[in-house]
Amino acid sequence: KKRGNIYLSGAGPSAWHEEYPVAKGKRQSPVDINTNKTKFDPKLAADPLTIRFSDSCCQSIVNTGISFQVTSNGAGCELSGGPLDSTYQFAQFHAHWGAYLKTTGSEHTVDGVSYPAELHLVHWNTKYDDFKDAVDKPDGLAVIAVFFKRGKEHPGFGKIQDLFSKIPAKGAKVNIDFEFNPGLLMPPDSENYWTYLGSLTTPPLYESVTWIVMKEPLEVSVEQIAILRTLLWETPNGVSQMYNNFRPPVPLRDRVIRASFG
Ligand SMILES: COc1ccc([C@H]2OC(=S)NC2=O)c(OC)c1
Ligand SMILES: [Zn+2]
Repeated sequence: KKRGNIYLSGAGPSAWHEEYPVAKGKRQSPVDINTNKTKFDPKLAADPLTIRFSDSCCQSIVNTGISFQVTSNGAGCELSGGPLDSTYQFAQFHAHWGAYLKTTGSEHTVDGVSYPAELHLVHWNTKYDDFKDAVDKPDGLAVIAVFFKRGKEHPGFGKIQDLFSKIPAKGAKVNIDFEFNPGLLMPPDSENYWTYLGSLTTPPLYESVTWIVMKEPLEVSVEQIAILRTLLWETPNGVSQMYNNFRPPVPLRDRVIRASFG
């Protein structure tokens, strides 16, 4: 059945549990990161997170109907160490963002504070055959979250945004015929992060994600935040600008968020 826009149809995220009971599960995402309750874990620094990206790993960009998605064959792009007991391969990155000049937009919050957008760099555990096999396993995915904050322009991200006009509607896809290293989208300091066990933040909400949330945001210009909304999506009132494609934080339940830094 035509489900339409999962954020704008019916009551939105607060109604997802009706079709996806796991929405009220024990390890859902996103969450608020209360920095008074995070726990420094020296083991995370002892086995440093190793983030490897390459210039040749991004093949195409598609409008998924709820975000843009840069898709990768993962060549030379692997994640290991830190909280991970296995090697994870890069699959795609996308983002979630808010409305014009609003501060909301990110999915995770820090001490109750939102950022205007949040980037997700998605990796799957290579102990499984492929992303589809990994996506619903408890240790199946590792997602690096990078907060965007308004500041100086980020020319690298601008190269990806230049493609938005070519993918105006859901399902539209174009090849990326230039080298783009997703490492450009990591904040200057990617040593300091929080990690916890969580889930996909949209249906099917699988509880399969080891989250790695970078403490330091990435600066992009106010115009670049605005350009995110030039992507289009279907709404109950017809096609319009894509924004507020984020799930608000859900209860942490019986979890502790670990910090890689003291
Ligand atoms: C089937 O594959 C999916 C489905 C949903 C998500 C959502 O969960 C997070 S996290 N961001 C999202 O948009 C996904 O992301 C890795 C992958
Ligand atoms: Zn996401």
